[in-house]
Amino acid sequence: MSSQLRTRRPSSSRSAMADAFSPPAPSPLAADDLADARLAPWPSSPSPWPAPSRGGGRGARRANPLFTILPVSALAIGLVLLVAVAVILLVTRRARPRKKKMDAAADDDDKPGAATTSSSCGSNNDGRCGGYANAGAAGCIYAGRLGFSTSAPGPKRMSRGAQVFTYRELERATEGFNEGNVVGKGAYGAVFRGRLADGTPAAIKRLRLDHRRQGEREFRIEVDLLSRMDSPYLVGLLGYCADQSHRLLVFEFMPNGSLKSHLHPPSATASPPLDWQTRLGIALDCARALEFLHEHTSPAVIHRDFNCSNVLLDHNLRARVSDFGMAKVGSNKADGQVVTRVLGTTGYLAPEYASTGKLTTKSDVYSYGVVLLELLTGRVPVDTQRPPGQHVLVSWALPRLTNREKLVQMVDPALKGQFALKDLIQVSFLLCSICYFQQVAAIAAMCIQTKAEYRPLMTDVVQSLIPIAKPNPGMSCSSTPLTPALQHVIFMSSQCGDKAAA
Ligand SMILES: Nc1ncnc2c1ncn2[C@@H]1O[C@H](COP(=O)(O)OP(=O)(O)OP(=O)(O)O)[C@@H](O)[C@H]1O
Repeated sequence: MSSQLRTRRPSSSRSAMADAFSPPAPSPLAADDLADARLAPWPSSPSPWPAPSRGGGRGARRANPLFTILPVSALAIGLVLLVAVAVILLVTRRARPRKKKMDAAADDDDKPGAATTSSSCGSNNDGRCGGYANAGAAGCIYAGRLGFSTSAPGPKRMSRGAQVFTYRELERATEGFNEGNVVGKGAYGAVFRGRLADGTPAAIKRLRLDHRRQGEREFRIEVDLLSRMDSPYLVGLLGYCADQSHRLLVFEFMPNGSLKSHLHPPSATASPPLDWQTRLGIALDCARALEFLHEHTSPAVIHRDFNCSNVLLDHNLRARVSDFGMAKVGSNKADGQVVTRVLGTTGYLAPEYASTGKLTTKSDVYSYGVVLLELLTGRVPVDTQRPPGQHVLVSWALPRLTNREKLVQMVDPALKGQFALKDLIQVSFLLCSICYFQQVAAIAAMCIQTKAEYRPLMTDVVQSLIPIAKPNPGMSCSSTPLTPALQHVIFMSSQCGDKAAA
């Protein structure tokens, strides 16, 4: 796909670039200046060197030996320096092709589906990997504003590049922003399904003009960040339009919509509930997205609005994180914090951020814990329709997460119906699933700790989820509902947690 995309620059910027790279024109010298230069005698300073004796006659004085030693030693030093420079050049030239090869290998590892367990990009071992995009290649109009390092750890991938679109082009792509093509609505405008001129499906987000000030800010941040970051766990920015007063963002189209629409569908007629294995895959993808932002970028990026409506699902129900309009570039130190306005979504805000505005990567870890709870329980973060004591998911869940019996009652009712007890393999599958519930619950409990310093790093979360999320080919899951059997096995598996803990 990357090869299909072009980076277009406005012609004015192209000419500005040309100006920047062309050598400065020599300032014209006046004819008088030239004449003066010719006529002016070279300043005659008293020379330290004796005047050469013509003919070397008898009358010539004997040459001082110092005058021979000095030039010879200067010549020798010069030669040594020259040899040293040549050696350095030779070594760096030899080293370069090796580095290129390594980069190429990393690119191969990046290809989705590549059968590799290379951990050249940190904890990523499923073939999806990322790095910073080349800001220049990305064609970002705001390049340089955030002071990003483009040499972040991890392999570099060729940027897909953010294309610049005209309003007309996007109008055509969405059939005139036809209401029938609206796939969702956010705080700052609607998102349309569209098809670009080259046939690429896209999600086109049109910012509403009545939200110009905040919208413009978010637009700039999103273009700035997404043009530079390239990770398979983030929704890719295909381009943008800043045509007169229009502000539009063009994203990769995610055909399965948001995680929110699956976990909390507006109506019962929506798609079938996500199964446990898919939920684990989504949890791992999201953990990797945040790990990428926090630990593979420099300085670290804090998403600041991680929630289940900003997790989008592709055709395989693999997750990618979107919506970077509120993101903050923070410190990459573990205790690095930014004091900022409190923005975000109710129910997902870390307590220290909500009360003091102190934002760290650990604020995202808290929000991640809330999403994990939603995957586990199927509940929304705040639900005033529930009985007293159950309104806020975190306060209701926290004491239950480490209690095996209560945990069983917490599991999303939509999940219980998915397990069947047909044969022994299924029993062991069930037992494993219950172990996994407990392990995921333990991770969630760590992430939603009130004290930020007790929350884990996203790298730790990724490492804990990898063995759980790995699908086991020997186990299968039937769609026959058998809730009493599940309850029975849950009871039988009371020792499972102890084994897992050991
Ligand atoms: N890249 C995409 N592919 C497919 N659908 C998308 C894409 N981006 C957004 N959507 C859909 O549009 C909806 C609105 O997205 P948007 O990012 O504007 O708002 P939000 O994240 O839901 O809310 P807010 O912006 O208020 O936080 C999403 O919930 C999703 O269903």
